[in-house]
This record gives sequence, structure tokens and C-alpha cells, in this order.
Amino acid sequence: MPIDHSNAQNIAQVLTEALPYIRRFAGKTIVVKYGGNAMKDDSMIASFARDIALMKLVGMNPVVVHGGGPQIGAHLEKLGKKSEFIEGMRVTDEETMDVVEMMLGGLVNKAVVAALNQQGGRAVGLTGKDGGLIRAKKMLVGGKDIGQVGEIEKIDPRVITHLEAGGFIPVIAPVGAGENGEAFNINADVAAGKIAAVLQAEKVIFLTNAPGVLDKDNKILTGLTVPQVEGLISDGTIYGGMVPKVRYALDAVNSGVKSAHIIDGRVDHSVLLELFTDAGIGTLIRG
Ligand SMILES: Nc1ncnc2c1ncn2[C@@H]1O[C@H](COP(=O)(O)OP(=O)(O)O)[C@@H](O)[C@H]1O
Ligand SMILES: CC(=O)N[C@@H](CCC(=O)OP(=O)(O)O)C(=O)O
Repeated sequence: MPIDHSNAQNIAQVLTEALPYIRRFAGKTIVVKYGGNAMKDDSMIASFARDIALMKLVGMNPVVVHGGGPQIGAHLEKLGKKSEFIEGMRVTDEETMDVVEMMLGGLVNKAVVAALNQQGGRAVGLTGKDGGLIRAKKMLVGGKDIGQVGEIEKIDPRVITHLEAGGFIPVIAPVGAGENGEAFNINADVAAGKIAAVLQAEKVIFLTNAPGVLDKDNKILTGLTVPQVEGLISDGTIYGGMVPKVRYALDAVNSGVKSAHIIDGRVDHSVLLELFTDAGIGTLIRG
């Protein structure tokens, strides 16, 4: 039987085209924020995990920061509690904080870790409490105390750099520790932006359930700058959960991260499409 070389040809072509991008990002830290809305079923998580495992395999240093807002909301509902958000931040009483810590540090974190390991990665899950990673204090939202919502006081990235050096993929749940070890609920976009800044990452990529930041006519805004962003927030084009994403994407690039991207995490291989094409996908935010 004749040997069919066509598949090998395809693979060779793809690898050749990928090579300049692999070279560009090899050894670079890339923070990927994995939103709860982009992990709605096992096949979405598996697809995400394949991309991240591949990044590691070709020499990049992916750092995953995940959310889990919808998963927390679903569990609260089972307990008969309604979710309430102010400016994209969950109102977090003591009982809610327990659920947040259980869901983010437990079920959601381990689902992401297991999926990565299933794809041949060596992932290690941690919360901001581990290794003194995230020190937090109460965040006032719109001047109001809305419970255990935390803002980041300090990040000690040593646990991340140690894991990276050992060949592991850090998977971080955004729960911080207060002065007395108490838990704070930190919005995952805030945590990802700040961690990217402290690591001076090459990129921070936010995976969400929209194709990017959309304008009033639902068209993707492919590029955004600082003055545009505040205008779009104040006229209501950017609202709800997109507000912290855009604000902390900007904060990251203003703090030295080369670029921030908001992309559709529901699309297969969205991270690779962003990394391995010149045009990228979704919305690019520059300082
Ligand atoms: N201008 C906008 N473009 C796209 N999405 C927007 C915009 N403004 C608000 N949103 C909302 O923000 C949501 C994404 O934020 P969020 O629900 O917090 O997701 P995630 O779990 O990924 O953090 C979108 O699904 C959409 O409903
Ligand atoms: C303070 C605050 O709002 N914390 C978030 C943390 C999870 C998160 O940010 O999840 P997504 O990225 O999936 O939205 C929450 O409790 O929902």
C-alpha cells in the first residue's frame, strides 16, 4: 500500500508557520485569565487545557488565573442565596465567602488542574493564600463596604517563579489572605492583571464569553486605548463584568505588560489563534 504523506506535509507546514511565534514567545511569561463563563462544559475546559499544555511544551511559561463566577452563583442558588454584584464585584457576606473559597480553591481549581494534567501538562493549583502569593485588604466599591471583597495589597510572586522553573503550570484561584489570614474574594480580572504586572509578563489574555469588547452596534473593537476606554465605560457601552476586565487590562499594560487581549474563550483554540497569528483575535489593549 502506498504511504500517504499528506498529513505529515500538513503537520510540517503548520509547524514551520508556527516557528517564528514559538521563537518570539519562548521563555516568556504569558498570563491567561480563564473566566467562569468560558468553562461551561468539559469540552471547553479540555480545549483550553490543550492550548495551555502546548504553550508549555514549546517553551512558553503560561500562568493561569481562573474565575468561576457562574459556578459560585449556581452553588449559592442551591443554598437559596441570590448573587448580587456592584460594579462587577460580588457582594460577599461571610457565608458567601465560604462558598467562594470552596468553589474557587476547590472544585473549579481542581477541574482546571485535572484538565491540564490530562493534556500532558504538569499543573499545580493554588489560591492567593498559598506561599503568601496575594495579600489583600477590604475593597470599598463605589465607596461602600460590600463584605469580604478584597483589593490586592501585595503580590509575592516567588511561588509562581519556583513552579515555572520546575516546569509546572501554576493555576491560581483569586482568593487572597488578609492581615490575620482571613479570606478575601478577589475579582479574577483584578488578580490576573496585577499578577501579570508583577511578573512583567509578555501578555495577559482574558478569555471570556464575548468575541472581544463590542461597540454599541455589537462590532468588535479590535484595538482600544486609555482615553477610549473611560469614554466607553461612562456612556454604558462597557458595563458589568466587562468593566473590571478592561480596567485591569489597562492597568497591566500601564504597568509594563506588553499587551492585553480580551478574546472569546468559547472558540476552540482561541489562545493559539491569538498567539500564532499576526492579527490575533478579539480586542487588543495597549497603554
Ligand atoms: N462592550 C462589551 N462588549 C462585550 N461584552 C460586554 C460589554 N459590556 C459588557 N459586557 C458583558 O460582559 C460579559 C463578560 O464579563 P463576565 O460575565 O464577568 O465574564 P467572565 O466570566 O469571563 O469574567 C459579557 O458576557 C457581556 O455580557
Ligand atoms: C469580588 C468578585 O466579584 N469575585 C468574583 C471571583 C470569581 C470571578 O471573578 O469569576 P469570573 O472571572 O468567572 O467572573 C466572584 O465572586 O464572582
